[in-house]
Amino acid sequence: MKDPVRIAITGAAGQISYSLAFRIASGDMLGKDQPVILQLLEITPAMEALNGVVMELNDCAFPLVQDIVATDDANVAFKDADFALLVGARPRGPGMERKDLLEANAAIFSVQGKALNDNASRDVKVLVVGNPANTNALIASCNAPDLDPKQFTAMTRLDHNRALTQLAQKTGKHVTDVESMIIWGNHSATQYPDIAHCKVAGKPAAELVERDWYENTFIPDVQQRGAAIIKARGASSAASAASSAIDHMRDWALGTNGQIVSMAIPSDGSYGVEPGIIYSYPVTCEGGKYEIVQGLALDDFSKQKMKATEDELREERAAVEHLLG
Ligand SMILES: NC(=O)C1=CN([C@@H]2O[C@H](COP(=O)(O)OP(=O)(O)OC[C@H]3O[C@@H](n4cnc5c(N)ncnc54)[C@H](O)[C@@H]3O)[C@@H](O)[C@H]2O)C=CC1
Ligand SMILES: O=C([O-])CC(=O)C(=O)O
Repeated sequence: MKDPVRIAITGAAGQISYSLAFRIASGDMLGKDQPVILQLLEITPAMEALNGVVMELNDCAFPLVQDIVATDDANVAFKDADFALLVGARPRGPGMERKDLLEANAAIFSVQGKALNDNASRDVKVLVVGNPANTNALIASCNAPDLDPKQFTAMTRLDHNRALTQLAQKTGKHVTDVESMIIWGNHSATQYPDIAHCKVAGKPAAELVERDWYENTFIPDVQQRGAAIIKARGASSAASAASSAIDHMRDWALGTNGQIVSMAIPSDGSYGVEPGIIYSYPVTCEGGKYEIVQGLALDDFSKQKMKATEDELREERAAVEHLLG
């Protein structure tokens, strides 16, 4: 039997966590042989609702769950955490862009960055889901000077997975036939879903679909999928966001076997992107580490799209300069 790992989830009484916590508890993230201790954080007014979630987790009698901690104190929630999924933040409503949440949510991530710095395992892997996810991850990282910035990531895996399905459906193939999808940049309407390096059942994707569909349907549909879900459901994506968070953490921890996935990570200047901002790149993962895929050829269309989303991230960073520690 492996030693249990500690997994902190914030916003644990919210809608994403209502799927996320149960799937992690059942072994979907780290495997059916990995015991877990769940450390659940909520704000004080939501503690009663969180208690209900804990009751339900207990009622599932999950074999892998060794303990459940429910708290409104970030220092307790992050104590010795090996993984931290920062979900707790206000979601957007109809007509809002994710960066409209910057002011409402940014303060949460400076406090939680400090609490991670002071309490988490020195090897903690942090995934920020709460929007605007990239800049929130930057705020958390800047407030955690004793942790390596590379330990702070943000989620663009949902965009990546959305893009896989759109392309698979268009080409009449299955998602597992699609390789080397890339989401560049911000988890926002400026993100650049890039199929230039993508293959579908071994054939270059760009040769299988019309350029007009790619530029005028695929890209905007992936960029706007979150808004489409809000319009349809009256609430933002929850189960799909939880599923992608699990994909992100599982791949980071257990590896991708050479497959390319998209993760928003601190830029090291690769592809000319401003160092330090949390930018989504194509990566492969092995041995608990991710590495940016280097040497991809970029045409002018790609360069221009990558620059637009980088510019937005620089603007978001400037807007929260006072929270960057
Ligand atoms: N990166 C991505 O791909 C996606 C990100 N999101 C974002 O995830 C976030 C959460 O979404 P939902 O679960 O639908 O929202 P929700 O409103 O259902 O749940 C959020 C929970 O966070 C809690 N919370 C607020 N401040 C907190 C704090 N300081 N510490 C701990 N908990 C706190 C709230 O009490 C609430 O229970 C939103 O910002 C949403 O926009 C949603 C979908 C995809
Ligand atoms: O769109 C939103 O606000 C929620 C989200 O990030 C997504 O579904 O991609």
